[in-house]
Amino acid sequence: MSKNKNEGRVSGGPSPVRARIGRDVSSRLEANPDVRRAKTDAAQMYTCPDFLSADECDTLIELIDSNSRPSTLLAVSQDPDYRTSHSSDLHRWSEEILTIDRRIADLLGIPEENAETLQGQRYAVNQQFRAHCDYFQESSDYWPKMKETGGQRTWTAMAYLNDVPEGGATWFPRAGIRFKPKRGLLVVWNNMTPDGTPNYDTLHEGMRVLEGTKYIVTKWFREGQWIKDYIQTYVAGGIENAPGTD
Ligand SMILES: O=C(O)CCC(=O)C(=O)O
Ligand SMILES: [Fe+2]
Repeated sequence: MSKNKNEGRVSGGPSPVRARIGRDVSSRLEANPDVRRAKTDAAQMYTCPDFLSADECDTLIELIDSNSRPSTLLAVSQDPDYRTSHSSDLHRWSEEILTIDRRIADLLGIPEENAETLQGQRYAVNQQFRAHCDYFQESSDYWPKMKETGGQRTWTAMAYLNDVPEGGATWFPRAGIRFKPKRGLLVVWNNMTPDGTPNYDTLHEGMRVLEGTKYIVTKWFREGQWIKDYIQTYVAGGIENAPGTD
């Protein structure tokens, strides 16, 4: 019998729920004239140029600059150079973020409650995010907690907020595809194979920035509800908060 190419790389098998999400989202994206399928058969991967306006990109850059901390990893890495960027958990209930969050969720057709809070990232020269997969390892110590908070990460949506003079591409070495940062461009991919198994071919890397600063926002969608008790609190000027989201 041939060896599974993912052996040792992926914990988690086929799943009808994740397979259905993959089918629903990809058919919705394929019906959208603004969306293009990326040229790879290794994963379901799409792009949407100019998804964010220049003004939206500027607003997000300002928010990231005003509120960031060194990026972290779920699993411990021996390599201090693994993820050297700064991250920013953007305030989900602010009007600017809510509008963008909803647009991304609507593009994919996944309930907004399944998505984690939009995360901003900034990379200075020499900073990078080494090769990783966005799905969770189901044999890991952190999995029981993730399972309770919406389960596996299915789709990723990532937008570039600026053009980067040199470096900083997002590289998928196994899928053989590389995206150069372009202001407003949204890249979307399914971290699962069509039968719902975590797809090791989605391995990707935020390559080292060689010149300038790179800003992105990323949104990870879970298979189930990430937000529990979705109760919006309306206050003067907008929605202030909902319990259980941090
Ligand atoms: O910086 C990039 O291009 C990739 C970021 C990434 O992989 C992530 O946020 O999960
Ligand atoms: Fe990633």
